Amino acid sequence: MTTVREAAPHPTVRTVPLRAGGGLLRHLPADAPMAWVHEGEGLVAWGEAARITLPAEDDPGGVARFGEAAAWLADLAARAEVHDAVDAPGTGPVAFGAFTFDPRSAGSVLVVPRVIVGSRDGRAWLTTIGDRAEAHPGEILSRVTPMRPVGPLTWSEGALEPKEWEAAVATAVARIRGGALAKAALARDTFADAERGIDARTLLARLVRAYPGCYTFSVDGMVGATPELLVRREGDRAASLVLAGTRPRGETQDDDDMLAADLLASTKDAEEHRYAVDSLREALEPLAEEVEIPDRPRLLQLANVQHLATPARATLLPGATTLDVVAALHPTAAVGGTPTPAAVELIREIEGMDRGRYAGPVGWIDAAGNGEWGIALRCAQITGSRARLFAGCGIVAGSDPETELAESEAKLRVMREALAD
Ligand SMILES: C=C(O[C@H]1C=CC=C(C(=O)O)[C@@H]1O)C(=O)O
Repeated sequence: MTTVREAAPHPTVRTVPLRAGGGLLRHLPADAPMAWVHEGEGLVAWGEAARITLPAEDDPGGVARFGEAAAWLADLAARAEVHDAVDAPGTGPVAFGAFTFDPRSAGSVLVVPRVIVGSRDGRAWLTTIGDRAEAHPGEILSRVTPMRPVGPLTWSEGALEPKEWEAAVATAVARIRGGALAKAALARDTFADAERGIDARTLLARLVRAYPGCYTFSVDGMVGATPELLVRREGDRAASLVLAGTRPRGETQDDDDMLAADLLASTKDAEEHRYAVDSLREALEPLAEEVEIPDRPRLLQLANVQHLATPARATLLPGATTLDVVAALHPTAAVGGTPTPAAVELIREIEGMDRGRYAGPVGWIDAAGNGEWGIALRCAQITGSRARLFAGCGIVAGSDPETELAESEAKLRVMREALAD
C-alpha cells in the first residue's frame, strides 16, 4: 500500500541566496542526511516535510510508481506557497528519491526535506519547507555535530558465496549462449556490521574526496558514489552517461595503459556497451525531438576501475519531466540486460536476493520537472549499524565467471574503502 506522510495543507517554501563556497557536506546533521553532490556542487538536505513510500507493483513495465510519485509531488507543489528568490534548477520545492530496481520490490520513496542547501555555477541557496516561518539561515546552518568515524567492522557474505555467484554467472553465460537473451547484469551483496550506528556523512565525505567526478548520493540510507548518470534535465535539455565495459586500474602507468587499450579494443566489452547504448536510444527517442549519441565510447577512468562511457544528449518534447525520462530509461542494459524482460526474469531467478534500491534510480526532482538521477551503483544501504554493499557486472556470451567476480570486487572497493577509518 502507498503510504504518505503529508506536508502541511499549504506548506511554505522559501528559497534565499547564500554566500557560495566552503563545501556542501559541512552543513549536514547526522540524522538522515540527504545528498547529491558532483564536482563540489549539488544539493544537501535534511529533515522531512513530506514523504511517499510506494508499494511493490505488478505493472510489468514498472512505470506506474514513477507516475504516482510525480503526481504526489506535483500536488504538493501546487498547494505550496513558494517564495523563490533564486529561481534555478533545484530551488523551490524539491524531492529526493530512491526507487527499487525491481518494481516487485517495495520501498521506493520520494522525500521532501525540511531544509535544502544547494550550490551550482558559483551560486548557493537555502530552501526551507514547512508550515511556519523558518529560523534565520545562520541559525539553521550552525547546528551540526562533528562526523563520527565508523569504527571496527565485522564482514559477512551476502546471498551467495563467491563460488556460488560464479556458478550463477556461468548459468547466465550458458543461457545467453543458448540464445535465451543477449546480456544480463548480475549482482551480489555483502554485509558490514559496525559496533554503533553508521554516520552516513562520514561515508559521503570520503566518497566525495575519492570520487569527485562521480555523483555522491544519500537518500533514505542508500549511500554511494555512482559514475552512471541516468539523466540530468534542465528545461528541454537532457543529458545521460551510459557505462558498460570495465577493467581495473593498473598498478603502474604501463599496466594501466595496457588495461585501457585492452578495454577499448575488446569486442566482448564493445558488445556489452552497445546493448546499453541501444537501450538508452530506444527509451529516449519517444520522449525527445532529437537525440545525439556519439558512435564510439570513450574511456572513463575512476580511482578503482575504468569504463567504456558514452555521453548522450537530447532535446526533450515539451512537458517531459526528469521522472518521465527515468521511467522510460529504467532499467538500462547496464543494470538489467537485453532484452530487458528476459534479463529481469533471469536476475530474479538466479541472483538469489532482492536488490532493494541497488541499481535503481536515485536523485532529485524539483517542481519544474528539472532534476538529476543516477543509477544507484557503488553503494550500500545503511540501516543503523549495518551496511549492505552491492556490486554487479554485465554478463554476455564471452564473460568469464572468475574475471567477473574480480570485477565485482573492484566495484565493491568503493564502499569498502568509504567504510574504513
Ligand atoms: C552494475 C554495475 O556496474 C554497471 C555499470 C558500469 C559498468 C558495468 C560493467 O562493465 O559490467 C555495469 O554494467 C555495478 O557497479 O554494480
